[in-house]
Amino acid sequence: DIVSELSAREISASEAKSSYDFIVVGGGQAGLVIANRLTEDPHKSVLLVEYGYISTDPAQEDPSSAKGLNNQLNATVYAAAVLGGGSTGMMLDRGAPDDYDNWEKLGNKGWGWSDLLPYFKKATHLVPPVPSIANEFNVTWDLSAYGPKNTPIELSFPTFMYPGTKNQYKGMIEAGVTPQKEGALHAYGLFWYPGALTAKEVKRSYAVSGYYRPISSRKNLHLLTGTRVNEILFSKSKRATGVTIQARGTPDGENVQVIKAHKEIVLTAGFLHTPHILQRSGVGPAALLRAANIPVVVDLPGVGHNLQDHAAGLPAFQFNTDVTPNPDSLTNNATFQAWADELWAANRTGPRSIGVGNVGAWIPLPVLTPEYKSIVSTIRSQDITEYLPSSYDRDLLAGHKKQRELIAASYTKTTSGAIELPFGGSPAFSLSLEHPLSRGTVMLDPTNKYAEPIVDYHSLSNPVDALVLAKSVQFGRKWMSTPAMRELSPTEVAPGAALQSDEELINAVRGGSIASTAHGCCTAALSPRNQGGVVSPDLLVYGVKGLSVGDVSTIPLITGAHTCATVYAIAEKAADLIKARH
Ligand SMILES: Cc1cc2nc3c(=O)[nH]c(=O)nc-3n(C[C@H](O)[C@H](O)[C@H](O)COP(=O)(O)OP(=O)(O)OC[C@H]3O[C@@H](n4cnc5c(N)ncnc54)[C@H](O)[C@@H]3O)c2cc1C
Repeated sequence: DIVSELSAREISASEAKSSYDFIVVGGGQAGLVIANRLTEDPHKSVLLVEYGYISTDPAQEDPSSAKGLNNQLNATVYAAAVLGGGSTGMMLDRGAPDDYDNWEKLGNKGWGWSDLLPYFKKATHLVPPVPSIANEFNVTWDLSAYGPKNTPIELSFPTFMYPGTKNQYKGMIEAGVTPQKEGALHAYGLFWYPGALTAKEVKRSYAVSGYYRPISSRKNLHLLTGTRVNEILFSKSKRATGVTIQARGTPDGENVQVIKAHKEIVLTAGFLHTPHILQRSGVGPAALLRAANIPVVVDLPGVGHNLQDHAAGLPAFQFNTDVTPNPDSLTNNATFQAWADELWAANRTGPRSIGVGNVGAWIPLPVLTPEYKSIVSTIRSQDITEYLPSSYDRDLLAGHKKQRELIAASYTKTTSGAIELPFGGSPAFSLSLEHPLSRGTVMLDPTNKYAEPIVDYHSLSNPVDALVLAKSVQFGRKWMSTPAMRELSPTEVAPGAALQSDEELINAVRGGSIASTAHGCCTAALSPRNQGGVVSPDLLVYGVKGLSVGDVSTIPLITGAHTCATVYAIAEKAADLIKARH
């Protein structure tokens, strides 16, 4: 049933019309939101082109499921390629108001917290936790932060939590982190957050279930899957007139089909492929395009620059007097495992209803380390050209200077999390750098424009990023030595208690961190053009007409949050902007 519902408007390339009002490039998270909203008007036709396919694998819906890094060259690059894209992520937290206000301060009018809050509410509603969980764990939330029950994405809490979580929560307060009543309006300090799962069926609530399935029979929508958009075509006056497409897996550049758009082409191909398609189409850094023999339509240096992600350190502890049950009991305690399976099979409750966790600390720099003032003054006195990719031009440098000042200011506040430390009863935790200064690149391969783009995260290339992560390891130790945590008798496994000095810890985080937590973004950023921006506050690409971007690549400064919730808000706003101009 789901297959026929989701493919109701799926067509083959030969069935595609020669033109549509709108072409949405990429049927990932943002693409589905925008296709939904644009087809609300039955008189407007929309073609949605997605490289991946429709997936009805049940696992999709279940909760289970370089240099700065000491020359590690093989960073994993996460990219979704399926209808719904990366919206299968389950941790749906928002950034702090300060994060979005920084976007506006970069020169993006209409993109501050108060502008985006209505869009967060338009996308999501919350089902509070069951009373037994709420009371036992003292879970707090604020329904006023969310929309009404009929909004597309449902958020909920699991029906089981591990008791060790209580020690961790208490220990975090003892380590100096301030608890918030909720984290949807105040995403800093210590707070509970829901997952993108339906409360009753405990199935993923994501772009396919929330935005696509309900509208998949609309007559003004066509969906093409297994199809790659190669290029955007431009008229002499630089109006985007159409796209070239080809079936996935066919020889590059052969059997290409052209489809026209009357009103607008919207790029939602994600942080890797939105800039890649722009570059392939002649919109990007001129030097790169010339090296690839691509005629320059617009020299727009920002395309593919400004890459940001949350690099993360992964320290390891063990609890010598752990409370039972704990997350390991699911693998080493047959009785507990059988009980968990029984509950799950009976009514989808119990430990298997846990997604990716529901509580964590977003530790502001002044709480993380007493040395925060000297870190901030180091940031302000750095020669940024030393740490940025050599391809940064004057405009990109000007933009980065502004970004750096905003990050420095946020590092002095207790209303902005510098490090994310989520927990859920297990001694394993990660330390994500929420506001990196290092910047990477996503660039087309000049020897083959159809090959996957070349990604360089430049992770931790700015030494301040490595220092903040090193300080977070020290904070992790402080947390582990609080009275509440000592009850679990933790001992450090990695990086190892013998490493104490900043230098030793910096070296340890450079060797032991990952470059990406699948939050790649910012490669077609909202920012003034003379600051390296790619799109204006109305999301239109500079220098051309009829072409916009509505996905994660528009983020100018990564927020202190996983990216999904923010992408819903961006895409909802994008749809409103597009509707308003047509
Ligand atoms: C494995 C993974 C886990 C994640 N977990 C979480 C989480 O728990 N919480 C959270 O908040 N965030 C999470 N994220 C991040 C978050 O999901 C993404 O930031 C977000 O979904 C990006 O949305 P998007 O619409 O910009 O891009 P995507 O959702 O990636 O969509 C882009 C789509 O464009 C398609 N495409 C690309 N090129 C072309 C082309 N040339 N022609 C046609 N189609 C094309 C792709 O196939 C893809 O489907 C996760 C991401 C991944 C990959």
